[in-house]
Amino acid sequence: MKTSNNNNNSSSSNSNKNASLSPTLLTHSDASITSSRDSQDTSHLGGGIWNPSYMSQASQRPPQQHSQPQQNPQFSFVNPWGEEKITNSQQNLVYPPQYDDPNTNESLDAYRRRKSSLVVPPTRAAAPNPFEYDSYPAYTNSNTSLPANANGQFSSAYQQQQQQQQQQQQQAYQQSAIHPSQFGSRFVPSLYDRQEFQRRQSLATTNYSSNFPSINSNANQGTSSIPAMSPYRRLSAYPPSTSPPLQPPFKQLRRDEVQGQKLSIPQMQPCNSKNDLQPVINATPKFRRASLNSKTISPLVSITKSLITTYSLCSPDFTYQTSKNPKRVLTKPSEGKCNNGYDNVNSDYILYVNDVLGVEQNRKYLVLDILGQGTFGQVVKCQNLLTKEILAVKVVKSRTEYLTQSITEAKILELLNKKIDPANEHHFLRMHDSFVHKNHLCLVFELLSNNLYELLKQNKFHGLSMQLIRTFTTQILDSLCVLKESKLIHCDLKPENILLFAPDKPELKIIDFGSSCEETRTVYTYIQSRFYRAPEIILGIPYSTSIDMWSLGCIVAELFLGIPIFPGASEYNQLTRIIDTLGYPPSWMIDMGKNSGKFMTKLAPEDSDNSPQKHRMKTIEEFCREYNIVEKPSKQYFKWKKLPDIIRNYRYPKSIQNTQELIDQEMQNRECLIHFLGGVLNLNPLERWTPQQAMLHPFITKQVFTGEWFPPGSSLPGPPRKHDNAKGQQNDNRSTKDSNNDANHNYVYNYNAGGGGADSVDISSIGKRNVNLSNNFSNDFIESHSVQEGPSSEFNKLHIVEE
Ligand SMILES: Nc1ncnc2c1ncn2[C@@H]1O[C@H](COP(=O)(O)OP(=O)(O)OP(=O)(O)O)[C@@H](O)[C@H]1O
Repeated sequence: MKTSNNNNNSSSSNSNKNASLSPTLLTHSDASITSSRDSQDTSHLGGGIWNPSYMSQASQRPPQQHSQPQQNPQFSFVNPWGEEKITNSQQNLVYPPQYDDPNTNESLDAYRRRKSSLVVPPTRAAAPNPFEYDSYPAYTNSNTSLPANANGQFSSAYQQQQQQQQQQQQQAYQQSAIHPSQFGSRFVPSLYDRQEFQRRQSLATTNYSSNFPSINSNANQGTSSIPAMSPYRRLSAYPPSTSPPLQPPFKQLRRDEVQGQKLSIPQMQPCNSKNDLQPVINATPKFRRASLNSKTISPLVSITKSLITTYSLCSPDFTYQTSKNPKRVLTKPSEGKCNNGYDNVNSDYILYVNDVLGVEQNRKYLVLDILGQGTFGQVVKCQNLLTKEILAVKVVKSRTEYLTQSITEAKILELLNKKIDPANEHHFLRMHDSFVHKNHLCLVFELLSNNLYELLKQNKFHGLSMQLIRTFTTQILDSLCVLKESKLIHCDLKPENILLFAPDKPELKIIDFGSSCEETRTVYTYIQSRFYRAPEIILGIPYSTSIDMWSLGCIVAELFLGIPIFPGASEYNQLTRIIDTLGYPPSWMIDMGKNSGKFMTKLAPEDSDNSPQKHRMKTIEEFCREYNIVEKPSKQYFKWKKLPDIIRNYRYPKSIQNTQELIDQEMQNRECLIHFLGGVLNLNPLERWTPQQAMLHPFITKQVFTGEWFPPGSSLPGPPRKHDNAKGQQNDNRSTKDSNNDANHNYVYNYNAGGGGADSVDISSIGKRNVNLSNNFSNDFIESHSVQEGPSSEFNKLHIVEE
């Protein structure tokens, strides 16, 4: 369906979909797509998985802050497993803020990775068993009695012990490079080597705000009281303990001592010989996290797949129901304005994640995410609640004009899927179901991957490799052959409407038949997205399936160049660009076009005498003055103006830049592509190649290209026959000379011309189609056009949407 500026919409909403085609196939700058994809993935993980909310404050900290230890930490790592069990008696701790080893230049990323319990470094200690946590005596010395009494006050023995600890701490500091402040107020000298320290730090720690008075200070004052509640949610599943608060390093030590056995912690070993590669299988550590059925599970699983179980283990109060998840709104704007508040101001249904579309038992679709947004509605990723199949559902706007047109789309897809291509061989989107939900027609499609615009975007708008362009073009031509045989016109072919079937396969599907029509019912005159709009549509003459071939030419050029070849900012600008690149359309088209007078003016007789042209484009000043509008000057995207020059001078892929042989091969391919585009981007729709003809071109068949090629059934270059101008001559009072001029225009194609006048590079004559066929076609045009002209007012409105 038609869009104006939906690139952003569709692309952004689809940014989570990855195209992972083979880099060698993909691109002129092969590496870029991979790297951009990687970087995208990384950021995605960083935001969604690797940086969960309980780490977010830490992640916001600017890198330089890591280089200095902090006494009053602003950033907290709230451990969801309750390893640092938060009991009332523990909450006054000023925990060590963050570990920073001043002797290393560790990057922020590396720091976060190491701190994250998701990435398990080889030297990481086994996680503590939370079940055993409270059953042990409370301090590093197993003989130590409970330091706090029932009122939460600390015994004098405990205070003495603390003072001793502080003295030991001072001594250790004198022997160590690391300042004890990094560990908090207490520490044990034996723990004070760097490796040990690092290992311990792999245990998640909980930092508390300095607003909470430290238990130390309370102890020193001898006025310890029950600490205030933690600002964090209590995650521990275990009964509150009267144990004294312990810092993580002590905790580990305590466990080791209490167990009476040292934990065997895998260490990095130098690998000097083959024998060193023998795997050492360590016994499953005792303190592995458990699942609900008491099996041990890895830390990774416990915080990913089994997160809900993990939370449940941590807190018996924890409950989780999908239905209670906050619903993320997918539609913008999201204020309910129409349809009893179900729709926004644009008549789009306001969609939320976890909404269910449809009511019938086997037709309920759970909304998962948005895939794209277009003129006609929104496309969302859904799951069929019964079959569990993941699909794409197009939720059409509730306005009548969109509904009517979408019914046409559904009918055409049904025809294609059931009658024309039942075996699913010709790259048409498959439609599974359709139903109405809250006054919105919902069309259920197979779920596809990225569209070609997104693929180019991922490739940083560099062109794709010749091989991939050929693969894609062949598939699109195959679809167009079938459409032509069925006398159907797609009417909105563009990269956004060509989707990869899967992210890792160069297989395409054509979507969006919402503007499609039968060739005998070309009711609407204002169709196709502007960049891909055929000249006959711009000029306003009858059209046929050949408008899809024009769009195909524009798409193929874009796949090569990475950006649209005719990125017109307005219809006037669009036509200007086409003419600058390919030359003028034949006079009969201009004479016949309803809109020609808007953009063109007749040449004065004295000028036209020496020129093959009878018309010229109005200058931008003339156009603006006449229509009282402001047209910006055409922005030049390519250094060269003519199509062959643009293609020939496009930069080489990096991979071939230093190899002459590969450059020669590339140039041969480019000449072949130029010739192919010449036949497809013929301004004259009657001479433009059909998909069947284009399929036989050496660019597609990979036959050796000799510099000349004519499709079977076409006439060889030569003087035009009179009926070449077809029905255009009905209204054409041109002299024989005019015809000859047209003839020159059409037939003089100087293949090797490198940027002379418009005529010398006019490629409109390459491989002329069978003339009789063209003639009949033209008759068909005129008849259907004259009968069916006069679009409904509804669709007039619809068309205004685009420009
Ligand atoms: N089956 C599908 N699988 C995955 N994504 C899809 C599917 N169908 C559509 N999309 C995405 O949704 C976007 C819009 O779809 P579509 O073109 O059908 O809507 P539209 O309203 O007709 O758009 P337009 O404005 O182009 O007419 C597409 O560009 C594509 O990115």
